[in-house]
Amino acid sequence: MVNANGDLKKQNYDDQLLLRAPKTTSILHQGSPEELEIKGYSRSKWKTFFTWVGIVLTLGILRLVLHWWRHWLLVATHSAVALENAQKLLIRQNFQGNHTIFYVKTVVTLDWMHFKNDPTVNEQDFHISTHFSGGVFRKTKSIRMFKCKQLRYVWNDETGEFQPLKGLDNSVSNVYLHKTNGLTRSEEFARRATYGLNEITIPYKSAFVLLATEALNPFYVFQIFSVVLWFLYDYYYYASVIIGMSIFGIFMSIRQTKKNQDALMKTVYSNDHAIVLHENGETELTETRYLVPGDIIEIPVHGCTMQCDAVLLSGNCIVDEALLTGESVPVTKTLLPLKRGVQFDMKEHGRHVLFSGTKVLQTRYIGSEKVLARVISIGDTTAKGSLIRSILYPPPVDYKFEQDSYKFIALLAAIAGIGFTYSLTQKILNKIDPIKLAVESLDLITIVVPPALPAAMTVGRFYAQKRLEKGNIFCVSPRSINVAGSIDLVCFDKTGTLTEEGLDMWGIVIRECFEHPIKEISKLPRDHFLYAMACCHSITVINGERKGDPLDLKMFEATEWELEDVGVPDEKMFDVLYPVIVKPKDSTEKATPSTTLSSSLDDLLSSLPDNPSIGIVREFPFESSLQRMSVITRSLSASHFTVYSKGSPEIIHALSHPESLPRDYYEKLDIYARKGLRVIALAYKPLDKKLTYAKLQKVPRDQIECDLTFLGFVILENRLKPETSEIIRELTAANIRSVMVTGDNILTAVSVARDCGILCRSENVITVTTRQKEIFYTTTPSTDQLGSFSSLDTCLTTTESYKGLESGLDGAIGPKYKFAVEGKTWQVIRDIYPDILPKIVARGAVFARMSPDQKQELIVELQALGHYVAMCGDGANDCGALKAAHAGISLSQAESSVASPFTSHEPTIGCVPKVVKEGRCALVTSFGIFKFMAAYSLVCKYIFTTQIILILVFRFNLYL
Ligand SMILES: Nc1ncnc2c1ncn2[C@@H]1O[C@H](COP(=O)(O)OP(=O)(O)OP(=O)(O)O)[C@@H](O)[C@H]1O
Repeated sequence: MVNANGDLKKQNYDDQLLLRAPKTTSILHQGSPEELEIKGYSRSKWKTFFTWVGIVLTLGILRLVLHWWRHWLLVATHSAVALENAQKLLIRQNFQGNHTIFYVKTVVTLDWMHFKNDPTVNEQDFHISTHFSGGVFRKTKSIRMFKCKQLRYVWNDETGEFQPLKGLDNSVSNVYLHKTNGLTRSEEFARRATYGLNEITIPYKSAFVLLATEALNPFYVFQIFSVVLWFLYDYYYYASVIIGMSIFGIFMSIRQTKKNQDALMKTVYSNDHAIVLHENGETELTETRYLVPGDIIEIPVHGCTMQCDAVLLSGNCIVDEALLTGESVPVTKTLLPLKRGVQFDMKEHGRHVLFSGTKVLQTRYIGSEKVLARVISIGDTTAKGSLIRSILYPPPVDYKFEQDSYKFIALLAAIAGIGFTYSLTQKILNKIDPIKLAVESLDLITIVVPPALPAAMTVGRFYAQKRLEKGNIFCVSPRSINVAGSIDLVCFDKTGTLTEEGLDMWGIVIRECFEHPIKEISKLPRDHFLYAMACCHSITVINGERKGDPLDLKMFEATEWELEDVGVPDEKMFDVLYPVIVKPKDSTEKATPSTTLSSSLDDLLSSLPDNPSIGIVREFPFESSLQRMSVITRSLSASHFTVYSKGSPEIIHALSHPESLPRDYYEKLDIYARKGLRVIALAYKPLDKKLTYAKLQKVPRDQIECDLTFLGFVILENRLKPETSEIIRELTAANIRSVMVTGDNILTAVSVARDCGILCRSENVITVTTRQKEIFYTTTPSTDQLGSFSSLDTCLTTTESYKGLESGLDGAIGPKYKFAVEGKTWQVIRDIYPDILPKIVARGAVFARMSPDQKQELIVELQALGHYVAMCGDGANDCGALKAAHAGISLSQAESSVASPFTSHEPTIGCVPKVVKEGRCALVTSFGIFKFMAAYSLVCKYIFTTQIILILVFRFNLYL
């Protein structure tokens, strides 16, 4: 079995193990959409013999039928056996309900020998690790495994089951990962044999294989049979047209499959090198495809494209995750905190992981330290691998239509069968020549069942995809096009999707002068508020240009300070104290004293003269789910470090000292939020003088982000994109409901929803909130009732509160109302009042302060109500929702993004109606073709039925 470190554990057959009854069936991923039911089989000689006798007697027809129902081939030639002895596995997959056969492979793991010319060495043992020379390998152990949907499953002798082979995720502690030494050679080889090469595998079929698979499809085989019959009937023209159509159909289908295959191959193709650190301290430049979980790699100073998921052990990295998330704002990844007793979890520690497919733009290091990362997962188990798998094996959302069409064909076939039997008996009774008899009777079947149906049904999709590409919308999963035609609800992310990506600085409000907003920020005194604005961001300088979150950029620009990113990859700059230094534009002092000794840093800093430059020594990057970011800074002249935090006002309120918070904190916040402004709160905390630089690097985030002193608000304007309202109107006219799901403040969200038409003027909004697990409903009168939204006081006085569930839902609110819900209320409703969740979801228009997971939950709830849901978003926080939706549309400038089936290079929601239209076109074409084919068959059947009636009447008359 594979133990916590990914090694192969020695098998221990104890008494208990021997007593365990061998299983013939097991279920993996029970209850999940990935559920697999596994049955073991081994070849049976006599069954195989009789099956082949049957195949010969039926002139190969039995083999063809068994090719279509392959699990019957397995059952006909194999016997069920215990899983531990099985040569082949029959696997039923939850989604498709279909069966697939998998071969159990036995793989040898290899051990590194320190001597050459071992006579026991088997030649073929070399095949896995041939790129290493100079050593000899010895066969040590064998493992049984199979591959299903690109994942490896390994036999575990202890549990008597196959189990999925994962990387180091959830199986090792953070302390283990921090052990600096790399793997030994023999560990490496053993893991390579188990995990395989670090490659994302795509089941690539050559044009010939595709052609053979397509041609052996029951419909085409049936068509060949029909065409032969028609030729025998001298029915040349019709038969030739059908041949032409079928060749065209097959050609189009192969071309499309090949194109999709190639596009995916291009996305996954990688040929790179990495520097691996071995256990003995040696470094080696090796091809990335030979990396295994547990390897330690060095991240190059000039950046690279990650080919595996690896957790940072030292230094920081600025990465572009656009391929995975669609979001092109650089993200900072920090080193994994060394905390005892903590299990490594990819989701929880995601901000320390460099994911496969992402680009490392910059590395940041202290002194001469190298930026090291430990490989967690490789190949198909990486983040990129799992996205590719979700494209290759999507949940069959349009399955019902296909299923119904097959049912219809089965019905037609049944009717044809009855006709065939009748006509056959009649002709036998009339003593017709047997060949003519066979031809005429079989012809009936070919008339009734439309053979060109499957090819014809994919044509619409193909052209829709082409047209979408012309409109700058790229689709990696063409199946989603048909589903997009059924969309009746679209969820929109707010910031960057409905509103402009960029923001405008509106002003600031500082705690000392909370009543009056300040517009001239550059004139602020050199104090904590200004320092917080200048330091608390994740801006980096890439190719001389400042890059980062638009909010961070706007805030920093407003200070008119300068940023010196001394972490720019340049070997000369290795001896730096701080990765980033900010200073006022007029400052002349030299900001980058040079030393490599961080131990002497404290002495050096305290000896410096008064200097306004501030160094950012540690960063806790922004996380959507935490709604905040923080930095630890030190003014070059100060004797202690200072923390600056910024985030949503609600979060900063919770993390700040109550004495530092103004009494009218929320009143003021509401005033700005109701105007649709984006409000960010700032806070700071001086750290203890005793905290040294070295200690600071290890302090956990929650110990830093607490007991803060509130500083004030930064207020930004976030305007609607010019097209937004028009598109929402267009969707409403098409009976497609629009819903906003955002991470922003609820009042800001409601205001933007009113501006863009998601909430109409005549609609009341009921804000659902919770206090001590009780639900409150607060109505905000419609804009019509208010007169104008500027009269905020009127709004506040006319706002009523309804306590309790019944009064809230059935109170005198009137029929024209919509719900606005916050993330934390959403959580309480899900946990405590799940029965009212459908009501809230059915009438919800604004979902604010939603975490990325909650966005995804909302999509799933909407789908459970029977909606066909599209999600349109632009950021990393929308990824889960984009994947969960029937049609995820990501607004991304990234060349290719596998975050969602559709990627629009135009950054507006104008792509939504385009996708829906093309989806409808594809669907209408499919329906049209289906109706035509069905009508054609029914007309033929009509002739056929009329014939039968005439014959019956004729016979009946004779009888009379
Ligand atoms: N760079 C940042 N630094 C600190 N806080 C931020 C930053 N960006 C956003 N926030 C705060 O965190 C909250 C949640 O952000 P998130 O990115 O999840 O959603 P959003 O950008 O507000 O909206 P949307 O989900 O519509 O894109 C924001 O409303 C804001 O208060």
